[in-house]
Amino acid sequence: MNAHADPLRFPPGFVWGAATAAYQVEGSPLADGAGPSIWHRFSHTPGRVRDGDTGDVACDHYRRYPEDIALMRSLGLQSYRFSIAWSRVLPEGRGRINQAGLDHYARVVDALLEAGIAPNITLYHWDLPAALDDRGGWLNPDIADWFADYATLMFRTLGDRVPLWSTLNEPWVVADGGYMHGVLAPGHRSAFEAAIAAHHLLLAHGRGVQAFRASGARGQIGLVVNLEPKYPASHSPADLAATLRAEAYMNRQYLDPVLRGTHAEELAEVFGEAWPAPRPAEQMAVIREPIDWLGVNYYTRSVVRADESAWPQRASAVPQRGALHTETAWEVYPRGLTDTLTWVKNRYGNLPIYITENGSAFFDPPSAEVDPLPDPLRTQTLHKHLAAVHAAIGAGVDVRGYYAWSLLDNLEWAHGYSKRFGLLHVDYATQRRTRKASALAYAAVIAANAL
Ligand SMILES: N#[N+]C[C@@H]1[C@@H](O)[C@H](O)[C@@H](O)[C@@H]2O[C@H]12
Repeated sequence: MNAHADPLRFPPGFVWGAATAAYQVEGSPLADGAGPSIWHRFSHTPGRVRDGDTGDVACDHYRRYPEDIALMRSLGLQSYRFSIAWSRVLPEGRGRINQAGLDHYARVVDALLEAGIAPNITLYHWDLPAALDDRGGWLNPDIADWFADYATLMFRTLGDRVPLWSTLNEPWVVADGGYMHGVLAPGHRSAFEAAIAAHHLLLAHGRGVQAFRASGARGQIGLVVNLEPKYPASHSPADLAATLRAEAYMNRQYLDPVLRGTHAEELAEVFGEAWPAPRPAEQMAVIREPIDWLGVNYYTRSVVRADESAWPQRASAVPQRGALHTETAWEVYPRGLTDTLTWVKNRYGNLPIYITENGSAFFDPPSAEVDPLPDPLRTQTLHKHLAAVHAAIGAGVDVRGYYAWSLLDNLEWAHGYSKRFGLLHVDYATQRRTRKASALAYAAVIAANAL
């Protein structure tokens, strides 16, 4: 538990939750009039997802959400972060509304509220309607309008009773994985497309915030970004410059436009000829539409060295041998969470922050023979990162809450079901949920609001 003599107490009203995403947990991707998403297409394309895994069943959360909400309640969760599958409510992404899809998410929200659990809705968690991809997807400048229309529909449907909303989840991963390196849907590999997609993601975010303000919806809206602190491998000029490029590419590429109205100057060097001329001032103003809170997803850090062969930022991570690593080969480095949170405060001001994802994948067996299922490394890693959050709060960072990734073992994108992040074990053969020891450890922290 906590090696400290006195408990590490969190502020009154600190929000404790867990997070998932539609395509990773729901299953039933085409049920009740839903249209296909790019991840339905991608996972059904041979070779794209490990072991040929798809989201066709996943955790069957589309149907089992009442059971899962009961489990959330048993753990004392106060909030649940989940995403809307855009193509459930707009099967073609625009135009025709699928009322059955809207009704599904209204039932989920109402069941959460009935259980005393605050919904935290992510509008876009990577599963773009396939019909919009057919029109160019994030490469089509019209997508900002399509997203704003979708957002407006959701705000009109649920805006009276959902307290927390975010526009996008990890836009950096969408552009880097989906358009720069092609390892995530839609699987493109082009620096030119990645730069275009990045700008349109930012525009869509800004238009989504404007739609929220115009809708009169209650609650607060934010943006969720993945942040990975970059530490230079040495103080050589080459490593220091590489570290700045890596930090600009991952950590400042989205936060600088949204929170400062500017682009990190290193991006022109990273993208080279693919980096467009300065964007129109009116578009930068849309992107900078003020947000109410920032979601930070934190998993690891990287120690950076110059590497001319590493495309596009010409920087690569130096393996930290001897350190504990997760099944996703991420170094467990809790100090990086404290450093990241204080970096955000110092660079952008003390905007309210929620840790919208933090967790770790360690080996768990396919079926759980005991309840709770022992998972000492995940439990230890959870405690250390909560202590890191506490340290950031002690340093004056306005952290409002923490969402464990993830509530359930789930489809880890191109990794398939091979990586287990859940507080709750899922036996995919039976769909049986089993609490892991980390779930009970988390429940104890929530009950005490202390570590
Ligand atoms: N990998 N990994 C775990 C986790 C992923 O499952 C989430 O969908 C993303 O938001 C983010 O990448 C983090």
